[in-house]
Amino acid sequence: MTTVDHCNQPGLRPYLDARQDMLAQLDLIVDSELVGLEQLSNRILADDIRSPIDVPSFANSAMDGYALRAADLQEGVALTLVGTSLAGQPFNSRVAAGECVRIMTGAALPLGADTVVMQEHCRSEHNLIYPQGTISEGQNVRLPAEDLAQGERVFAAGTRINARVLAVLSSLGLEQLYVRRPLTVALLSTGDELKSPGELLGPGEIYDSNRIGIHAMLQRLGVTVIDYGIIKDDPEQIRSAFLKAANEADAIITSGGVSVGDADYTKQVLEDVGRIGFWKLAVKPGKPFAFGHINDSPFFGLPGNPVSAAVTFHLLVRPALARLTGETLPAPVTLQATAMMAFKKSPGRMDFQRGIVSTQPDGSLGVVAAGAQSSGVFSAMATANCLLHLEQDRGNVAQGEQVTLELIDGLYW
Ligand SMILES: Nc1nc2c(c(=O)[nH]1)N[C@H]1C(S)=C(S)[C@@H](COP(=O)(O)OP(=O)(O)OC[C@H]3O[C@@H](n4cnc5c(N)ncnc54)[C@H](O)[C@@H]3O)O[C@H]1N2
Ligand code: MOO
Repeated sequence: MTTVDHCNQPGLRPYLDARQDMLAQLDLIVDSELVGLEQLSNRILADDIRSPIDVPSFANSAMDGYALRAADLQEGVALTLVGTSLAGQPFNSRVAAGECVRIMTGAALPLGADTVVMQEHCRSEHNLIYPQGTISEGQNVRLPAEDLAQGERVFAAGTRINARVLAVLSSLGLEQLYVRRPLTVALLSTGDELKSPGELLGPGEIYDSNRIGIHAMLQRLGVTVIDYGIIKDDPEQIRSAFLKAANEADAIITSGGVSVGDADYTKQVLEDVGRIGFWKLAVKPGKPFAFGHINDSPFFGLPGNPVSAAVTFHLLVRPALARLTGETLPAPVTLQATAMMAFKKSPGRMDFQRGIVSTQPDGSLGVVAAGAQSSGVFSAMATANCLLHLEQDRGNVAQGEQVTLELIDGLYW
C-alpha cells in the first residue's frame, strides 16, 4: 500500500528550515559608535558591559529605623542614641557597645553596627531606644556588591537597551558606550493599484498600508528607513529602484509582486539583478516570501497581502535584522491556551492565525479568533494580541483543544 503525503507541498520550504538557512546567510554588517547615555535608548550594545563598581558600593539600610549591634540585643535592653545617618550624610563615628544610630533608607551603615531595626519595632524614650520583638543579626542591611560586584558582566553584547537596561547602566555611572550603528533599510511598495493615504482613489485602486505599517515597525526597532514610496508594476522601474536601494541601504524590504501573477515582477527582477536565497515557504500567511541579496544588501520581498506582509516581517525579517545588527533576541515565549472556538486549518503550511487570548474565569488561558483569517483582512491583525502557531501538517482545531500561541502585544508591532 502506498501513502500520499498531503502535508508537504512540493517547492514549499518548511518555515524553520528556511529561517535557519536565511540566518546562516546573514552576518553582522553594522559597525559601532560611541553614544552618550541620553541617546542610548533602543540601541544595541556593541560590547559586554562589566560593572566598574560594586553595587551597592557600601553597606546601607533598607529601612528607616535604628542601626545597632546585634550582640547588644537582650530582652528589655535600652540603647543610647548617639547620632543620625541620612542618605548622603553618613554618621562619621563608630557605634560602640550599648549604642545605636538613627538611620534612614539608603543611608550608610555606621561602623560597628551590623543590623537595622525598623522604627515601628522600637520604642523610644528621650535618647533611649528599646528594640522590640525578634530581631536577627544583619536584618535590613544591604551589603556591598549584593546586587553587582565590580568586574561582573552585567549585560552581554547584543542586548537591546530598554528603559530598564538604561536605568542599570546609569546606576553604574556609565555616561557613554559603544553601540551598533543603526541599520539603514530601503523600503518600497510595488503595485499599480496603490495610492498613498490622502490621494484620491481611482477605480481598482487601494491605499498603500504595508509601507506605512512596516515603516512604523522598523522605526520602533531603531532602524533608519529610506522610504522609496510606491513603485509601479514595471520591471524597468523596479529594477532601477532595487539597484539604487542596494547602493544606498544596508538592506532592502519590498512589498508585493512576489507571487505568480502577470504583474508580479519582484522575484523576477531580484533574480536578474541579484540572487535568490529562497522563495515560497510552507507558511500561511506569507507563502511567496522571497529572500535574497542584491550586491551585498540582503533583500526581503514581503507578499503584498497586508497580513502576509506583517506576519512574514515578524517571522523572518525581524530575526534577520537582529542578525545584521548583532542583536540577541530574547528566547521565544510560547503559551498553551484552550481554543474557545473551532479554527479552520488545512495541512500543508504552518499557520499563524490571529487570535485574542485572555484569562478565563477559572484562571486558565482561552483564545478566540481575532476575526476573519484571510490574508487581506488586516483589521483582525490590528485587534489580535497573539499569533497561534498551528503546525504544518495538522488539520482543523476543535473547540476545547490546546493550542500553542505567541503574544504579540507589547512587541514592536
Ligand atoms: N495563482 C496563485 N496566485 C496566488 C498565489 C499562488 O500561489 N498562486 N499566492 C497567493 C498568496 S498566498 C499571496 S500571499 C499573494 C501574494 O501576492 P504578491 O506578493 O504578488 O502581492 P500582490 O499580488 O502585489 O498583492 C496581493 C494583494 O495585496 C494587496 N497589496 C499589495 N501591496 C499592498 C500594499 N502596499 N498595501 C496594501 N495592500 C497591498 C494587493 O492589492 C492585492 O490585493 O498572492 C496570492 N496569489
Ligand atoms: O501566503 Mo498568502 O499570505 O496565504 O495569502
